[in-house]
Amino acid sequence: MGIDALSKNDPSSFANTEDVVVRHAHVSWLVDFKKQTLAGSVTLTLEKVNDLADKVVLDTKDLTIKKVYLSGNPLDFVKGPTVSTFGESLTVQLPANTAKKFDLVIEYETSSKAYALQWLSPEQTSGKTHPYMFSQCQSIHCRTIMPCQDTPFVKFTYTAEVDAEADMTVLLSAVSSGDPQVIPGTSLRRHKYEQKVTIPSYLLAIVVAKLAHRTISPRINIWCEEENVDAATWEFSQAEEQLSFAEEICGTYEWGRYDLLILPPSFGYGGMENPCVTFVTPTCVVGDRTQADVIAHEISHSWTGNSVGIKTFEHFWLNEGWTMFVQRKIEAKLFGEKHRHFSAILGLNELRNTVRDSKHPEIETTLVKDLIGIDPEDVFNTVPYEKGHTLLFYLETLLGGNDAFDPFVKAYCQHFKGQPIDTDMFKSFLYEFFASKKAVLDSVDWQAWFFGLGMPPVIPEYDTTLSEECTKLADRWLNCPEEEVESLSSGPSFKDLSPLQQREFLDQLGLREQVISVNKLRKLDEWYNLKSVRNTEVKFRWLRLCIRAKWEDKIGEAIDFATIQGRMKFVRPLYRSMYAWPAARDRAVEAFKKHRDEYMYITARQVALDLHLDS
Ligand SMILES: CC/C=C\C/C=C\C[C@@H](O)/C=C/C=C/C=C\[C@@H](O)CCCC(=O)O
Ligand SMILES: [Zn+2]
Repeated sequence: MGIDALSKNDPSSFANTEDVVVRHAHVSWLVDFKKQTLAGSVTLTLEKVNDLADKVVLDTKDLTIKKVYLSGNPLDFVKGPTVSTFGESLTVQLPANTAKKFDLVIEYETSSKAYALQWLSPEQTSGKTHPYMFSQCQSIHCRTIMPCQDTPFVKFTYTAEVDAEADMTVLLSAVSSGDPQVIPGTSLRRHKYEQKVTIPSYLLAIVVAKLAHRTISPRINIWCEEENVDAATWEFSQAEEQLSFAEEICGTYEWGRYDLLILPPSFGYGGMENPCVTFVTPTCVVGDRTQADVIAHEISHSWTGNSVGIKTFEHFWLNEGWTMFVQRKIEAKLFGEKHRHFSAILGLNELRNTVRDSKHPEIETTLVKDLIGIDPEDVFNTVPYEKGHTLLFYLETLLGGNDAFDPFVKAYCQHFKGQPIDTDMFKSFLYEFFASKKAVLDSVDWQAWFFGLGMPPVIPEYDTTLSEECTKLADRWLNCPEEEVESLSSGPSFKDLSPLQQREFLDQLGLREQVISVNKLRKLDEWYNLKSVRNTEVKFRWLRLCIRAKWEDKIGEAIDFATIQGRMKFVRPLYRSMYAWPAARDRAVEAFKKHRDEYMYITARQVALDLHLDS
């Protein structure tokens, strides 16, 4: 079967969403840590959007489908062949008299290899006593935990009943319907959840683990293993303030709760905006609160991404560019406009690194993508985030700054609330809102912004107050003759910079044409004890610089850092840099093979591709 068998509305899905759409899903799962499976059923409430619809085509991947029922009657079903990473379609023929709205009950079991799930043994947790399981459905992994229309084109409400061992906590991307109830005659408790706001499948999420929590506001709990919950609570104590600022920017928060769950180190992302419970990497818990921007980011998704959605992942920039934009608006409210600009400068550095290292710029560096036959995971990078943010910032500047643009941000969130949209819809609404400024909007090179390769066509003039010190220091280090390197030990120094400025300084050393010598890096390490730096963002940039400068002594440290945590943003560039350097390649490959099973499936697959191990 070729890719033409995929959905008419989304190249990443098989679902016939032009005929039927899911309005509600009810999941009923038994969590089995021994088998590493979820077993049970999903009841999909479907509505015909085409009266002639005679079948339902769903997305599945590695699922064992046992039975399909309509109104209590079993129906025949056919599973299609595996189509690359998209999985298998599940086609259910509908009887001729099927009502416009109907419930399909599907009994099934997940595979222990379900891409969306990571099952950790007790040894892989901080507590060492209980296993741990968490999900990551974005981008197209919900199909590995339930048959569904695995496309953001469709949004649905959901309810869940999850049975798990009585001493485990179960959280879902929904609101709890009350205390879990012991199931008589078993060692299990049943947990009930309800999500009343419509969501796309990629926002379905679950964690089952031994967790503790701290309450920081009436709507925010911080969830974590007991060992780390206080440190995490301190790190993210500004969450309520950030959420209130987000409401000032975007409108009322509609999801009820906003909990934070700090996961084990293998979690592959900084954060994931699962509704009602944001998932966060523990690599942000560094003791200086400088990575609370990740929380501002995930909070912002409550409007941009989770409420105003996307039709397909080809328009992913609308989720992420907008979310970076709102995130930085929150940062401005917390720390001032100069900080907002500085954060954007740091973002541009990452974009420059991505563009410089891109192997397939024609798909990896455009804002809007054509994902026919392409797994969204394979083109995930900073471009939707930072090129997207740059476009919005540029538009803000062009249209009259904060005062003119802030009302547009709120209107955008309100106008498209609950809807999946595409890039054209965004642009049309922009023209509608700023009808009096049509000539200004016509001066924008939309083609270059949406479909051009590489860096954005225009880079806004950001305020450089906070980066100037870093630029001067980077110049000093790069321009100092090797024989005078000791002179760098006096005068302005690395330790005088804030953690964010340290990032900028290290970025600048890595982005200039001139490669810094190992001799100078050795001095930096010796004088500022960079070996023991706790801030993971600083540590990552430091190690990336050392590997790029080919400092052999640092290979071990880079490998350690890439294996004790699994955040892809840190892990992938380090592995890629080591792979590109023959002296480090074999050790990197060997380390990855040894630790492969400790990463999430998604991470392991991407790193294996980076290391040319899998095709
Ligand atoms: C253009 C690509 C289209 C779609 C890709 C969509 C999802 C990719 C999938 O891998 C999931 C990504 C989840 C990201 C979650 C949070 C990010 O903000 C993390 C950013 C990196 C970090 O801070 O670690
Ligand atoms: Zn995001």
